[in-house]
Amino acid sequence: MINIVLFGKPGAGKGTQAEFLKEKYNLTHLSTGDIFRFNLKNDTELGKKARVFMDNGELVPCEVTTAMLIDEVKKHPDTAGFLFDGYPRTLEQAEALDKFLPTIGSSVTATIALEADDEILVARLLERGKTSGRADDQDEEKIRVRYQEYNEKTAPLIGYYKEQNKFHAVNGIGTIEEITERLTSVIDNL
Ligand SMILES: Nc1ncnc2c1ncn2[C@@H]1O[C@H](COP(=O)(O)OP(=O)(O)O)[C@@H](O)[C@H]1O
Repeated sequence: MINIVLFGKPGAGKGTQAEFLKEKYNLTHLSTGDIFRFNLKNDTELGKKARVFMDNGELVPCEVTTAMLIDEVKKHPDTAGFLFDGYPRTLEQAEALDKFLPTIGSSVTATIALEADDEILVARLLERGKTSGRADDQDEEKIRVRYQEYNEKTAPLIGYYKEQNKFHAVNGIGTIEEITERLTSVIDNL
């Protein structure tokens, strides 16, 4: 089983690249953002728990997110592997994942970060907000909160995975194809 964690700031292109990578490597794509948005739209219990946090650009509490992620993983017992997109986003979540995966005989294979300057990313998000209907992309203040959350809570994961020799970074600026190429060359050399 190969488990890839796609890592990057909001707007870095994780979702776009995940679409290509899941096909190429036959992986199950789990985007916590997409799963939360589905639950919000359908007004489920989970959606109700997540809404306030998401609307403010804040992270949803760890226990809610982790329970949801584990449920999703368990729905795919026969998969060739997972492409985690948006999880883990805190040290607590990374530790939870490292505790859970061995219970299904697996582990994180590698973490790949898509890197880009904040200025470019904020512009991308505002552009996406014009068409995506995502409230959190239409408001600079909420985007700012998401970057703060990233810097405070998610950035420390870089050190966590570096210590395990599982951290790789690719330049996230270029055409979609160029970036897919960079990611596949990392995965093919794992
Ligand atoms: N692993 C997570 N832990 C906590 N909250 C999360 C997680 N993944 C997604 N969320 C919630 O869903 C929102 C949107 O997620 P996502 O689409 O991945 O965001 P972005 O485009 O900002 O990277 C986040 O701002 C957060 O509220």
